[in-house]
Amino acid sequence: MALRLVYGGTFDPFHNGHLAMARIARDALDTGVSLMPAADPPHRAAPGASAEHRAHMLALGIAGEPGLSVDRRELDRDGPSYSIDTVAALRQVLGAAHPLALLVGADSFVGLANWHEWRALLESVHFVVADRPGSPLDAMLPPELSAALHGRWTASPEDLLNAPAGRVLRLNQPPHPESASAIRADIAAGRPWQARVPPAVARYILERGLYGAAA
Ligand SMILES: Nc1ncnc2c1ncn2[C@@H]1O[C@H](COP(=O)(O)OP(=O)(O)OP(=O)(O)O)[C@@H](O)[C@H]1O
Ligand SMILES: O=C(O)c1ccc[n+]([C@@H]2O[C@H](COP(=O)([O-])O)[C@@H](O)[C@H]2O)c1
Repeated sequence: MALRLVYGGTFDPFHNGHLAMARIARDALDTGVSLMPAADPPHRAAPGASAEHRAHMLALGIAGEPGLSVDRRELDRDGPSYSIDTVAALRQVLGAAHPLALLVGADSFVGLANWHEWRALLESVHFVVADRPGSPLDAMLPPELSAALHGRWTASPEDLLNAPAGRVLRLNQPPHPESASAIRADIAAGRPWQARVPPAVARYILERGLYGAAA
């Protein structure tokens, strides 16, 4: 059974760091990646662009990329986009035995102990954790999370296929400095930003005047 890999995010906007990470995960794990925009992120301020704008930018940003697709599951559901609910919905379709993983950046993962029902989540899904500049995993894992991860770490993609859930794989990747909040701030302040997003995303932001962009 192939690994099902889901990459959730606010994607406000979708940037080159997101794209690079999805490509690296696809190639390292030899599987497709479903990118899933969060409708109502449970843990942060309301996004700067609507869910439909964010989903549209995501679709433009991955157009023509082999193995990458958009999953609208969280947009089509009311209420907060808790990952535990998303995984439960995916399990309804895939079944309990199918290997299923969430792709996250290191900065998200170090905060996992604040996620809704996080201990149940660790049992329900694998995690693939990508390096991110400024978030050294070894230094930033809180003790409670570190203890819960004992015995789960693996460097072998094979291990993600040999169980439906419960393992954590570290995805080494070159540093990608892009951050959506920095891009939003630069757009609003009139500083350069376009080189940090795929060209079709830059055009969309300019056409729609998102984040205060002047056409
Ligand atoms: N440059 C990057 N390198 C590694 N992981 C990243 C990078 N950018 C985003 N991610 C990861 O992708 C997921 C979705 O990120 P998100 O949409 O919140 O973008 P962001 O750049 O982190 O946004 P913001 O700056 O607003 O927090 C998260 O798991 C995050 O850790
Ligand atoms: O379920 C939760 O409590 C939860 C808390 C924080 C983040 N998440 C998910 O983690 C993914 C990355 O979030 P973000 O804010 O970095 O874009 C996205 O799919 C969120 O829905 C989920």
